[in-house]
Parts: sequence; C-alpha cells; structure tokens
Amino acid sequence: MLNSPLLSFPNYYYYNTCNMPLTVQTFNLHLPKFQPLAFRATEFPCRSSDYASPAAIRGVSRSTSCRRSKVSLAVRSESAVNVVVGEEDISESGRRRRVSGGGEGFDAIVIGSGIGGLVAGTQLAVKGARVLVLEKYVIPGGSSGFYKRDGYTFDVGSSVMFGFSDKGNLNLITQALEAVGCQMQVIPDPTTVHFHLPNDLSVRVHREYDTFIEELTCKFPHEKEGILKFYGECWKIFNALNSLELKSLEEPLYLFGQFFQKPAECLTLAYYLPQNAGAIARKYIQDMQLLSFIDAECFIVSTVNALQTPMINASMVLCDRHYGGINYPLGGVGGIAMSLAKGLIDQGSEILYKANVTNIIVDQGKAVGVRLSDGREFYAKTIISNATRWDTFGKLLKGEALPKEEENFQKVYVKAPSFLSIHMGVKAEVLPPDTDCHHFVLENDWTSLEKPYGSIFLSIPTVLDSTLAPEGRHILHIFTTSSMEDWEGLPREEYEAKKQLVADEITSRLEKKLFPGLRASIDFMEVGTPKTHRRYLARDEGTYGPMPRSIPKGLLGMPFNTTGIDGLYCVGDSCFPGQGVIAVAFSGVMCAHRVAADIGLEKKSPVLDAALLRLLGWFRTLA
Ligand SMILES: NC(=O)c1ccc[n+]([C@@H]2O[C@H](COP(=O)([O-])OP(=O)(O)OC[C@H]3O[C@@H](n4cnc5c(N)ncnc54)[C@H](O)[C@@H]3O)[C@@H](O)[C@H]2O)c1
Ligand SMILES: CC(C)=CCC/C(C)=C/C=C/C(C)=C/C=C/C(C)=C/C=C/C=C(C)/C=C/C=C(C)/C=C/C=C(\C)CCC=C(C)C
Repeated sequence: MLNSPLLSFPNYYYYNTCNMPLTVQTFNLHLPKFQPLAFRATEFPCRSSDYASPAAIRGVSRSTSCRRSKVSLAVRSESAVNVVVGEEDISESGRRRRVSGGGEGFDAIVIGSGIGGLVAGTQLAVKGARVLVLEKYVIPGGSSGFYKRDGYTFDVGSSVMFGFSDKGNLNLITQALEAVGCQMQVIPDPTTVHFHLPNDLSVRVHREYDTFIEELTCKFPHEKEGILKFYGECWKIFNALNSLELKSLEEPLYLFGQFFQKPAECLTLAYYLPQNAGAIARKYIQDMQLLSFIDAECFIVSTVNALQTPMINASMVLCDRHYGGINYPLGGVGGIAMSLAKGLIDQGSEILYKANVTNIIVDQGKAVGVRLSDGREFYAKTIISNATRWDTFGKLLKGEALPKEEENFQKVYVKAPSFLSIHMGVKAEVLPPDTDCHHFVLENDWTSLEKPYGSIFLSIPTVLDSTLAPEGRHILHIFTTSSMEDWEGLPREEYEAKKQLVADEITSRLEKKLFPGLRASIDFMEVGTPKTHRRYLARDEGTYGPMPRSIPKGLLGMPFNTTGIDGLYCVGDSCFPGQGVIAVAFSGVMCAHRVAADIGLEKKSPVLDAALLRLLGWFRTLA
C-alpha cells in the first residue's frame, strides 16, 4: 500500500513503484482541498529494456475513472505509475473534456535538456518554480552530451567552451552552474584554434590578445592599423556587453533599468544590433586574404562568412577567448549538462529521460501541456521548447496555423547544414609534440570555405585532459559541414559504404596536412552523418541551427523567447542570439526571466510588456 505521493502537486501525482514486488497496489491519494472529479492512471515499465519495446508499453497502459480519493490498481512490479487527477476528465479513449477548475501541475515544462533547456529550467527552479524537463534521450545535454566507447569519452559536439571563466558578466556557463551550487574544474586552453589556411597561411589564436595580434600583424604587416581598428571595435562591443547584468531583453522593467544605469553601453549595443562583422571589417581592411581570414574566424562559430555574421556575436567570441579564455571542463563537456541536471533535481524539480514529446497540447489558444509518444500527458502553466523552432512549430504543434512571427523568422533564416562527424581514437605518437587542441583546416581554395566538406574542424580534447582516452591514446573529433540530402534514401549498404568513403577522404586530408601516418594509427572510429544528428538530437534535418538566407540585419531578425502561442516559449539556438553553448545559455537565462515574470516570480508590468513586445515584433519585421 502506498500512502503518500512522491510528488503532491495540485493535479499531478507520480508514484514510482520500481523495485516493489507487488501486483496489486492501493493508492491513497492525498488530495488537495478541491475534490477531483476524475483521474487517469497509466503504468510504465521502469527497466530500460522494456522501454525499448513499444509492445511492452502498449501492453500495460490502462486508464480508468473514479470520483473517490482511494484507488485500487493492479500494476506490475518494476513499474512506475503516473496518476493525473482533477481539472480534466481523461476518458478511456484519451479524449479530454474540461470538467472543473483546479491548479496546474508544474510551473514550467521544458521540452529537451540541451544546455538551452537546462539553463532555462535551472534558472527557473532557483527562482522557486516547479520545473519538469522532458528529454527524449537517456542522458542530458543534447549536442553538448557525451558518449563512451572502448575506454574513450567523446564529446558529442565540439569542445571549444566560451563563457567558462571566473570573471566578468559573460561567463554564463560558470554562472549557470553556480546558480545550482555546482562548480567544475576547468583546464585553460592556451590556443583557441590553430588555423591552417590556403597559401600556407597558418595562424594560432593565442589566449593572450597581444600575442595573437602580434602573430596576425606579422603575417599582414601592411594591415596593422586595420587589424587593430577592427578587433578594437569588437572590444568596444564586448566591454559594453560585459558591463550589463544579462536578463531578458523582452522584459521592460529590466531593459529600461539597464538603459537608465548604463546608457552609453546600451546605446552602443543598440547601434551594433543590426550590423554584421564583414561590413565593419571592410571599413578598415583591404587585403582580400586578411578579409578571408576574418570570414574563417566567423565561419567557425556561425557557419556563414563575416558579411552574414552579426557583429555582436562576432565580438562576443573574438574577445571572450582572450578575456575569460577558452576553458575545457575536466572529464569532458558532458559534465556540464550532467551537473545542471543534478542541480535541477537538488532544487526540487524533475527531469525524465526517454520522454519523447510528440505534441504540445493547446487549449483555447494557450499551451497547457505536452503528450509523449507513449501516451503520458503532463500539464504546466508554461511550456518551454528547447527543440528547434522548425521542430516546435512544424512537428510538436499539431494543427495550429504557423504564427506570423514564425513565418517572418522562416523568411529570414533557413536551417544551417548539419555535420558529418568522426570520433576517432588514435595512437598518441602520431601527434607531434605541442599539438594544439583545436584546428581548422581549409587547404587550397578560399571559395571552399562554406561548401559541404570544404573545411575541416578538428578538436583533440585529450591534449588538455588525458583521462578521456585510454593510456597512450588520443581522441580526434573531426567534423565538416554536410547536408541531409547527401545521405537520405540510401540503402543501408550504400549508406555505410559512403560513410566509410567520406571518412577515408577526410582522414587522408588530415594525414597530408597535419599528421603523417594518421590512418595507420587509428584504434577506434565512428562516423555520424546528418541522419545521426537528426536521430539523436531530434533536430530537423540534423541542422546546426539557423542561418540567414541572405545578408541579415545583424541580430535584429532573431526572435527572443516568447512566441505567438500564449504560454509557449522557445529556448536554444533558434532564438536570440543563435548557435553556441554560451549563446544558448544566454537564451536560457533570458527565457527563465521572461517566464518567471509571467508566472509571478519576478516583477512585471503588463502595460509596458504589451508595448515592448509589440515594438520588438515591429523591429523584427525590419530585418
Ligand atoms: N562550442 C561548442 O563546442 C559546442 C558544442 C556542442 C554544442 N554546441 C552548441 O549547442 C547548441 C545547441 O544547444 P541547444 O540547447 O539549442 O539544443 P540541443 O540540440 O543541444 O539540445 C536539444 C535537446 O532537446 C531534446 N529534444 C528535442 N526534441 C525533443 C522532444 N520532442 N522531446 C524530448 N526531447 C527533445 C534533444 O534530445 C536534445 O537533448 C548548438 O547551436 C551548438 O552551437 C556548441
Ligand atoms: C532590445 C533592443 C532592441 C535593444 C537593446 C539594446 C541592448 C541592451 C542590447 C543587448 C544585447 C545583448 C545583451 C546581447 C547579448 C549577446 C550575447 C551574449 C551573444 C553571445 C553570442 C555567442 C555566440 C554567438 C557564441 C557562439 C559560439 C559558437 C557557435 C562556438 C562554436 C564552436 C565551434 C563549432 C568550435 C569550432 C571548433 C574547431 C575549430 C575545432
């Protein structure tokens, strides 16, 4: 007999009966004051092997109705039971009818546990909100997750971590962890990236700004003044950003407060908001090769050239790497998400894995809950989607017309291509001494920069943290842009053969350019394609994020967190300011602030809200 619910929210109860060898259980529901009119109980197997089998789930699901607070249910041992009570009558057929009032379960449900979703969730939890994070995969992190094979710990995405220092206002990863009482040991990276470019141009981006500038001006002495002016303008923006307290730009009390306290900095940012790095670089620099280098500097973080990269984003990454520096978390990037997920639970909120959201439930125009692929439903005051905007509006919101704002977003931005990634374990001796951790390779032709497979990104995190690989081995994480159309529709054998072929070509290129003998030193290799990214990250076409269709007006067209659907918010890289772990962490901070204001956990002014949201909507139409 279970007497007390593990969680006792107004209309949602979750009983975990795992490991209880019972076949019939009685639930004495400790109900809130209002008398529930109905409940539905659904039983789910706990063991992961059962979850893998849809038949097992179908076989045990059942629903019933009752008007009493004592319920007898036959459930299997090793099961978890979900009980939804109150407000809604959920009949056998699964159709919902509103039957009475009552409270809502959670303050916020977050769909997805990428860094964007986790930061939004944890920031809300520390403000006192009850949050439920639903993650499709078995661990948190999304593209910042990890996986282990044969003694290697691989980062799913790349390993360049901005925002992980101990100073300033822009160390958003450090701050997100600190907010939930976590701290991670980091290893300073002496070089952000080593560029290997056409015409044998080799540039190391040193942690010390002056050393980097010295190296660059050595290669382009005739452009010394232009170099100093361009990077100097980046610093002006970075310093303005770094002086602000970062919260939601959609919350007027905060925004006007910042304008009042730091008018010069806010006006600086407002001035640069619609501008792009390439146009500013061209004010100072004429040398085409140097301008191409700046394209490559931007491409590695935005997958587009400098002319299409917002100046605020470029300044953020071109300066943070010298200000706070790039720092790698000991034990791998995956530790960040694991720590945030733990922090979330420590704050009394929850995260469920293998929870694949298929529907956002909208009632009278308001997002009120979600439905999972296994039939479970969860309800909350607000729903935050960490899925991309294409997935959120194209797949999760069924039968809803695309809001005007989203139409505008899709007019300005397309899905960036995905990646082909190779996770490789190699014998340590193949790397020359003092090999840098991160490399960017574009061998012969500047025009190949943005072409599929044109340039190669390479991270060797074991240069910084040798614990990630077995003794005497290194990890090479290699990736290059690649589109879904190259991989879709191939029969299995052809698909596998093509993976091998492309991986061989990339390995040969690296062998020629950087590491002679690379092929013979391979100890482990796994190749992921856009299909892999789509499958494991649930990102439409495996996309890396939004990419402007043409020259954008800087960041002006990027949507923030609110959406055209009441109660529904987006977070992650298809929101302002875009791709990147630190960028999605900022979108999480902004989202949590806006949601907290909307559910009464932060100050708000409904009149100013309406005016600001209308104004921002209008600004976006100018993009
Ligand atoms: N700097 C780096 O080296 C680096 C490394 C890794 C990732 N990144 C960045 O991380 C960014 C992405 O972060 P993000 O937070 O926006 O998203 P994400 O794609 O990392 O995470 C989204 C999460 O949501 C889950 N999800 C999606 N749809 C779902 C559904 N319907 N039901 C349940 N779960 C669902 C996915 O499984 C995933 O875990 C990328 O832009 C990339 O730039 C950068
Ligand atoms: C509202 C209005 C209208 C106005 C107002 C004005 C103002 C106040 C404004 C403000 C603004 C702000 C605050 C902003 C902010 C921003 C930010 C924070 C940004 C950030 C960004 C970031 C980023 C973009 C990042 C990115 C990164 C990345 C992507 C990374 C990646 C990496 C990789 C891929 C690596 C590579 C590798 C190799 C080479 C190997």
